[in-house]
Amino acid sequence: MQGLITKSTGSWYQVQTPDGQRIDCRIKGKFRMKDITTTNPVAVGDIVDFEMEPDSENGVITNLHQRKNYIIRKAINLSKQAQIIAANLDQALLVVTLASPRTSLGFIDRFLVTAEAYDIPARLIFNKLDLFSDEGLEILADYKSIYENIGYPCFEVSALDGTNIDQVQELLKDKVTLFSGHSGVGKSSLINSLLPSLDLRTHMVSEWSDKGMHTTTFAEMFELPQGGFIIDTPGIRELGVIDIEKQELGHFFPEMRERMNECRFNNCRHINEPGCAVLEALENGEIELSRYESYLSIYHGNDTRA
Ligand SMILES: Nc1nc2c(ncn2[C@@H]2O[C@H](COP(=O)(O)OP(=O)(O)OP(=O)(O)O)[C@@H](O)[C@H]2O)c(=O)[nH]1
Ligand SMILES: [Zn+2]
Repeated sequence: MQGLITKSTGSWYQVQTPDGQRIDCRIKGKFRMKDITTTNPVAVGDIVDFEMEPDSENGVITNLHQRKNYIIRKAINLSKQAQIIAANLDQALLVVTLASPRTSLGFIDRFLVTAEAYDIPARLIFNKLDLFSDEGLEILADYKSIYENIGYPCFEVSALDGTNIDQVQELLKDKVTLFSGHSGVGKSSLINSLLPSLDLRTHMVSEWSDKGMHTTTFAEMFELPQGGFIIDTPGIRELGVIDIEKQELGHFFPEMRERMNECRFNNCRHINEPGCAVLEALENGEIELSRYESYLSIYHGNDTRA
């Protein structure tokens, strides 16, 4: 039988079948990936084959289907060990705000670079619309145009009064979506408004403390009433920047990617080279200065900017 992993504790996995049954499964054998060693062989979002154990309500995972993408977290101090957090994501949403606390453009750009590197389409949700002054609305319009012009859809919502929540519901329908965001942007409020029947925090804590293993939860997917799943994993709220070769960084900025073939040198770093198409576009105003600054900041390894 085939199913989708909807919950992972590291030793047990909840597998959901196409007809909605949920079966606790363990793993038999080893599933190896080519490039990295992982501490967990499968993760939420994985499609697996499983068999029922004899005389049991539990199953055994026997095969892992090819992933279209996955996100990992590196184990600290163990350079090659990594934990797979989630697989087969259709999209990654970053919840941001321009009011208490304002999300910086640098933070947004790091998230977008990471999503590009993971090959996950990214979208931006500007929350707390109800708090914006006229000046705030102007800044919002500027931000939206920066990101929409380079292909990232933007939404403006209020989790508090429900403005445009229907647009987000439409966006999530039948998709597996990762939610990220700085603490305080209203991510939990937004998710709770999308899952009206469930209080996320209460749900997670009570469900896991029953089994006495809430500290070992890796990740969980929540099914949406209209179809689709959301992943909200405590440790990956910001989808931190992964290791990217400097030479590759420009590929993860869509507006640079589409121009870099026109640079005079094919190993152009787009910093001070003559005949650089990226610098030319920057001077013409076709590339936003804030985006280019983020490129330089990541290029030079200034990881401090939040
Ligand atoms: N005015 C306004 N306040 C909001 C909105 N959404 C969330 N808030 C408030 O912002 C604060 C943070 O909301 P949370 O949903 O806890 O934010 P979070 O991003 O999940 O933050 P952590 O729980 O720290 O990760 C709370 O006081 C919410 O009531 C909104 O649309 N408008
Ligand atoms: Zn260049």
